[in-house]
Amino acid sequence: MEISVVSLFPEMFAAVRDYGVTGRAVQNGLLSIQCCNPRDFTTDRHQTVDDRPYGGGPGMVMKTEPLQQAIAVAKASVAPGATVIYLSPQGRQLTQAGLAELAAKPSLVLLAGRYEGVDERLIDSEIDEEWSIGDYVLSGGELAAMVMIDGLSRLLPGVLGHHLSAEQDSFAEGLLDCPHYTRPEHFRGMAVPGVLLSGNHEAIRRWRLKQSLGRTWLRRRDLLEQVELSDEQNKLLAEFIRELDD
Ligand SMILES: CN1CCN(c2ccccc2CNc2ccc(C(N)=O)cn2)CC1
Repeated sequence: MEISVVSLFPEMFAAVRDYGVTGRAVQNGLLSIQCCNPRDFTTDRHQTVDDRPYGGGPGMVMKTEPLQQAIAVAKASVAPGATVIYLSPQGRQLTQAGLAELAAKPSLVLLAGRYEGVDERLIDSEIDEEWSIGDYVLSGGELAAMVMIDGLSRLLPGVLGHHLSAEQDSFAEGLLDCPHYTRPEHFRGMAVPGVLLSGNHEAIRRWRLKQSLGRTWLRRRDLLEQVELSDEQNKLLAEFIRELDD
């Protein structure tokens, strides 16, 4: 997938381009991340990228001229037909399902806002989709853009090895993850659940599914209400709840 980011702080994107799963995806040519800085399209001596808001009030708005040129260059640097996305608190809430939709697109342009945001007329004329990573305010859209890049890149074919893709199961099914354990077998007086040492892979699968269901029931009842449970899942959840009283 090709991604082009419009941002005043392009260096920030080293965090996804140069590290971990996303960094490997870039190295393997499964993902490309380019940056376009509106400051490069300023013509004044001070390279002004912000402008005063009509109607007055605190803060500044991103200057429209450099921004629209940066967006045009960003669109031209990825495959035609890119979806232009604006990260903002006013956007559609990003979820795992939303990431799956985004991962299916051939190319994206991500606009990372700074100051108090962007002229509404630029949004109306340039932005295809507005997305929010959650109900909180950040000082800029860059971290939100990187959250989106990280989340969708894990869903690109070939990015996660087969052993990691299994880890997606519970999240893909809309459940919370099960507990994880590794050496030492005894740690601060606590042992590892016996089933995980049994080598019985079917029992281990069921235990992990039961834990995912139980944790989701305990911690995120709202998620559970969105999931259609199978007979096996309903049985395991009932067992988990019964065992709570033990
Ligand atoms: C002090 N102002 C800074 C700029 N901001 C703003 C306003 C409009 C667009 C982008 C931003 C960048 N901030 C973001 C971006 C995304 C999210 C999210 N939830 O996805 C949260 N915050 C408004 C507030």
